[in-house]
Amino acid sequence: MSLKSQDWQQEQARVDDVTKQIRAKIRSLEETTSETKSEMVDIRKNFWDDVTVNFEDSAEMAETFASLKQQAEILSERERTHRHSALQLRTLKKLKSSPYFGRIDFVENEEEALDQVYLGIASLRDHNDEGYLIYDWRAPIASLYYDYPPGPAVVETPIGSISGELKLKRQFVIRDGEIRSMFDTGVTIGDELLQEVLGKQSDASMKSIVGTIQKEQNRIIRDERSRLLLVQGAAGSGKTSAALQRVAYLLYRFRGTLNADQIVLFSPNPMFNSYVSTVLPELGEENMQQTTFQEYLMIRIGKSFKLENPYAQLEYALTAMDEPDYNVRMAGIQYKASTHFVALIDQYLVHLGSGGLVFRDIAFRDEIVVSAVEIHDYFYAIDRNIAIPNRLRLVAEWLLGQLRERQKAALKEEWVDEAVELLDKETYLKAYQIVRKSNRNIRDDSFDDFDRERELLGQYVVSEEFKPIRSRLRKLAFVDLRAAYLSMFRDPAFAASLLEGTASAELPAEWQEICAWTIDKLMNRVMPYEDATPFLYVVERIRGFQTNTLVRHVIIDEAQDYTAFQFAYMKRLFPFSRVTALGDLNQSINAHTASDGLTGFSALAALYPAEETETIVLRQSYRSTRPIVEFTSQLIPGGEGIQPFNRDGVKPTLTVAGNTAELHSRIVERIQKLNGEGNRTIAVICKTAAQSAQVYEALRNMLPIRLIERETSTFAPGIVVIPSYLAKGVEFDAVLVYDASDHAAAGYRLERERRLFYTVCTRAMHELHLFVSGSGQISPFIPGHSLTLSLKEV
Ligand SMILES: Nc1ncnc2c1ncn2[C@@H]1O[C@H](COP(=O)(O)OP(=O)(O)OP(=O)(O)O)[C@@H](O)[C@H]1O
Repeated sequence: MSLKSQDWQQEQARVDDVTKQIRAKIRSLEETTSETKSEMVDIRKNFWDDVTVNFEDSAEMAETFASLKQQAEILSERERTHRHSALQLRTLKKLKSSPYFGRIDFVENEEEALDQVYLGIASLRDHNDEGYLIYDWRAPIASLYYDYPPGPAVVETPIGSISGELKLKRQFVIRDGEIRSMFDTGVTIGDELLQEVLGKQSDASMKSIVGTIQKEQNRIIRDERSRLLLVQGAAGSGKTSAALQRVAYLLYRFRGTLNADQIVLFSPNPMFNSYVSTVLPELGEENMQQTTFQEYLMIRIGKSFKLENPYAQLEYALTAMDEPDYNVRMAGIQYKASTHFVALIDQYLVHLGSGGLVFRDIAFRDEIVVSAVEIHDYFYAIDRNIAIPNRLRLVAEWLLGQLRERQKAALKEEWVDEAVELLDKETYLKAYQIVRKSNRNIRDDSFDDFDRERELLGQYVVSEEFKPIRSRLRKLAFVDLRAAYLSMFRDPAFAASLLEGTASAELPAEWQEICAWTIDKLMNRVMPYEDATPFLYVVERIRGFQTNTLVRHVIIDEAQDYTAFQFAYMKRLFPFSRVTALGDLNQSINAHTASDGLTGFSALAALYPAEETETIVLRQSYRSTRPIVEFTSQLIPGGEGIQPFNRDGVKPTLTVAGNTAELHSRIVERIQKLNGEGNRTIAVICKTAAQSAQVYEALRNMLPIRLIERETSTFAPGIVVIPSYLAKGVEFDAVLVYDASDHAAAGYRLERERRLFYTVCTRAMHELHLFVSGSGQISPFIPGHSLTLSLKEV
């Protein structure tokens, strides 16, 4: 028997033994869970039998309460145990099929004994509870597997570093308890295994990569020191994957102190959320909070304004070139995204400290109780060293006092009599209870005495009338926040005067028009996307920042699409949080990055001290085949630095069709072929939503096709038509670029569309097909010489 097959047999014997032990654990756990479950059902069923309920007097009531509490505690304890066991069971069942994916043999320096460590998605102790049959991939020792080739190696543990020698590094593919493949690997983690994983058709949800994490990715996953971890990585280099394994790692490393709901992932859209939501449960962890920045903005200002969606803004940037305001708006978008605008607002806020805040009258039944002018004078009479939000709180106290006086006077007014008479029975009873609760010296017979009843009900009626005003005062609604924001734009010379003597950059040339445009929108209660964050910033600076102090880790994926302004805002929003930002400047699609793609990302780095920041660059691209990466890397400057993973495949093709009808039939033919070859996710990527809708209409009778819109919240296998910007972050087995011409509206011509084109083409895992129809010229981004890459297939 060859050494290899002997090894294989020994390993299979070990797998058999481990799976046997896992099965035994599953059996015993199933027994206990079913016991706990029937106990829970029993408790729920007999809940009221085991509780002594008696409300006769206060002592009995207290006893009833105690008895209820005890019963509820028993139930929730059982529920906790049950939840825990169910989680354990889920993990064990996963381990049963594939208990581990790697093995390392390590000898510590100065020691004889060899540690044989098997790595899987979770730890497993042997039946005597003496040693580990499987180590969790996140355990310190597991780092050796990801970081070193066989030879000298150092492992960092919480108690210090341990040096030694890695004698063996072995990889397995185990399915249903059978070793399917096994290799001993050298420098990088198994090219063979990666080949296999990456060669597969995608199944529309992201997979965990724990078995094949690469060294650079491991640095991202295990970073514990940085306040800001910045990851700049090529398309398909595993940024999102690394981010998600990082969450799993942090939950393991800080278990007991860090919960899944203390981690927030900001992703580009709801569909992306659905795409990545399977990874953590696959690893036996709960999902972190997932949201989008738009969702946050919606919660904060969606009720007061018609808030524009970022994709609508982008659609405008891509299609509205002929509109008269186009250039003004684009200049506004760029300026409002920048830290220059943050600086302008900061200057403006200093100014507001000594004058300029606009207040609203406090009125009661159309009569002014305290006028805006009085509030203004009161506010500006307060010591100016006190911050604006604190001064506003003092004003609110004062106003509440004024309101109390007015409320007292109102008791004797005629309208109160009328209101009391008009009370319906239900309200009357409610009033009675409330008055009784808040007025201890009321006797039961108080309501028998007419005058007394009138007085008490009057108190109720008046208090109810004043309630909304009180609540508005507490929310500081006496400050006109929209006016506060717009005042900056009212007089175009005003902003320039604020910047005088500061080092801030000048205002954009179109400032006057930007001012008029902004006022027009906000006065009509429309909140353009570019104004939403600056507006909220002004609001928060005036009313005091509503920070989220619970969140410990903020992860920002597709970070290149955030503005410098948004990053500055988020830093304030999550003051106690570490930030992991992952992005690719070459995929910046937002309008604000039109002139310099660097704004947001580099501004983020400037927000944190250099010594607390770690930057990791990922150059290797895993998603696409070598021919696709060779093509896409020519689309962008500096693309030669992107290293394709050595996976073969067919070269991208370019099809030029004579007219639209021919184009569609060529696309249908191609999709049918791709489908027949087993590709499970196929996307026809259009530039805009409008174009996607047209193409969908044209193709829907010929193919089982789905249209992805910005509200689409699930990512499913099949054939889809999707606008370019929604395809960000996700991937497809095959991509068909609907219009790769230089057509201004539908194709890719302008320099600022280069990155969008790159983003679109890099979504392809196995096949990429470009189409041009009619008289259209090929997009100038497709390098002439790349046609020699047999791109042309006419
Ligand atoms: N170490 C790895 N092992 C196996 N697969 C990997 C690894 N790293 C990345 N991949 C695969 O490569 C593909 C791209 O990964 P991912 O989406 O995380 O990249 P990305 O950098 O976020 O891409 P983009 O910026 O283009 O959206 C995914 O299919 C992922 O599973």
